[in-house]
Amino acid sequence: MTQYVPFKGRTAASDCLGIVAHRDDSSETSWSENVHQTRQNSQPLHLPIKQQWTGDTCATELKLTVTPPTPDTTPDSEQKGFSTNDQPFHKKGAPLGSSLQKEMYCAETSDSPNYPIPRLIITQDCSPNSCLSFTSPPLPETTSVLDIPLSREAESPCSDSGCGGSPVPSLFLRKLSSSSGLSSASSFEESEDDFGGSDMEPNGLHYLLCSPEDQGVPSKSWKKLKNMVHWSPFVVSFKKQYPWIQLAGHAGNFKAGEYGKILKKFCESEQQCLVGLNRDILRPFVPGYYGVVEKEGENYNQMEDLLSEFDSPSIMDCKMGVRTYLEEELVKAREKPKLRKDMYEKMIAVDPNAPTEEEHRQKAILKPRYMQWRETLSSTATMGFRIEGIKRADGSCDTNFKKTRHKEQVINALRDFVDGNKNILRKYLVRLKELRTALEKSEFFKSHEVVGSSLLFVHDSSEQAKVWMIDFGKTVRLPCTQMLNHRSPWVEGNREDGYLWGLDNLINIFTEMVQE
Ligand SMILES: O=P(O)(O)O[C@H]1[C@H](O)[C@@H](OP(=O)(O)O)[C@H](OP(=O)(O)O)[C@@H](OP(=O)(O)O)[C@H]1O
Ligand SMILES: Nc1ncnc2c1ncn2[C@@H]1O[C@H](COP(=O)(O)OP(=O)(O)O)[C@@H](O)[C@H]1O
Repeated sequence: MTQYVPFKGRTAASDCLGIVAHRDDSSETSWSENVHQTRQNSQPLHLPIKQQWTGDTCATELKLTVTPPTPDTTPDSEQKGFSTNDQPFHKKGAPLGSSLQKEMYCAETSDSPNYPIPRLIITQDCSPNSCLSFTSPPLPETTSVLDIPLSREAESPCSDSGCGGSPVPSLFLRKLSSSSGLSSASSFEESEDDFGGSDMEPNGLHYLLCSPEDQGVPSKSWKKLKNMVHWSPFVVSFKKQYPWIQLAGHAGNFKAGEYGKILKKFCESEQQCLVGLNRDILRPFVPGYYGVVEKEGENYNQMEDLLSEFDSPSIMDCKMGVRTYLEEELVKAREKPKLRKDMYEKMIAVDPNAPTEEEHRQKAILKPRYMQWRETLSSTATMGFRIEGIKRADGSCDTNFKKTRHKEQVINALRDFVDGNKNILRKYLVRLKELRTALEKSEFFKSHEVVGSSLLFVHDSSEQAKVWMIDFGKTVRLPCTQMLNHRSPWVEGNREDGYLWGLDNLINIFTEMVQE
């Protein structure tokens, strides 16, 4: 079967409601001012997430009134909640040079409820440990195989979902990690002919495996075939017999590339990041980038498959940072709020009591609200990272970490991931410290807001263990004058992402585990 899962495709029923913002107390205090005041006057804010959305705790917070759209007079683009000014929000996978299309998933309510705009959550209750100094990895040559000009303009995140969201015919096909989304869609659709697509865990967890192993072919077989790629003229016909696993992220986003390479739906800002990172001191810690490839009329960024040097690898995806949405997304959500039914569904699948009364009534929520809820439910808000998914060597896979928040829970998950192997833990620790040293020196890192990016941990039975940075779809270049330290607490406007703070915490946890 060769079929795309439409990526952020629009449903016919997604016509939008016009939404007008007003203050519920006529105060002149803006949302961000309010947050800054809160920050100045007190310690980091740790309000229960639900409380922050009910409006009970903040007299000056903004409210939205949802009103029906003016029929037929609004230009289509506006009805869809975007204009040409929405440039920063690129659709993931949009063909090169295509006009932007902003899609959303809007609530179809016709009444006019008040809808609270999110107050910002400020968390970060412990300070990072001091950094250990390690020898930095060998500096890459600044030359690159690539010849793609780097824009000096602010980069555009690939997510269009900050405000518009991402409707799909099936809500459950999009996100591999969706707790309710047991997707059988392979993200390597094209390759299904070669090695089938997906698997589903009996415990409700799911993953995608694109290898003969997953169809009952013993692992030795693919290993043999893999070797043949190097040594035999027959290899070409077998090159797709290559195991590849997408542990998290959006379904339909990846395809098999050439041997040792994968294709990810084209996103211009991600491309710029990959190019920039491949010229930076961070080069050893990111996938190699091999330019844009066109397949069946779609453009893809071709990058190194980080699994290629491993045998039956164990894999873990850890999303870094204290914040998983861009500041731009908040601005958008304020200016053109879009109610997301899919996110409401995902929320109640995890906790039916999480939505406010208003949200239950609307059966929809705003994206920042959902993202903040996910952050506080997991260890993102309290530790600056969260586990998204783990695939073990035996093929079992777990993406059920939405409520993994406390240190002990994280440690248990990590212990299970490395199967108690301290050699592997030690290697990960060394690599994480090397990464931190490189990050602290990196020109790229200090000049970018890095949101939604993950660390991909990979090891195998030979005790080879490595970590790479992946997913730069929401990594945004800062204005020339601005720099981040990635450890300061975030307040809206400072664009801090807590990436290094999260890495510090991760390193501390690995250190503790090694010393156990
Ligand atoms: O993990 P769950 O709870 O399913 O929530 C997902 C993740 O946060 C995605 O981030 P990532 O891609 O880093 O995994 C995010 O994509 P964005 O990166 O586009 O923000 C999705 O937003 P939408 O794409 O708007 O649904 C959101 O629904
Ligand atoms: N270069 C890579 N090599 C191997 N696996 C990768 C690579 N990039 C991504 N993956 C796999 O795909 C998953 C999703 O990747 P990501 O870039 O986060 O996608 P999305 O932008 O859809 O969130 C990761 O968790 C990992 O399992």
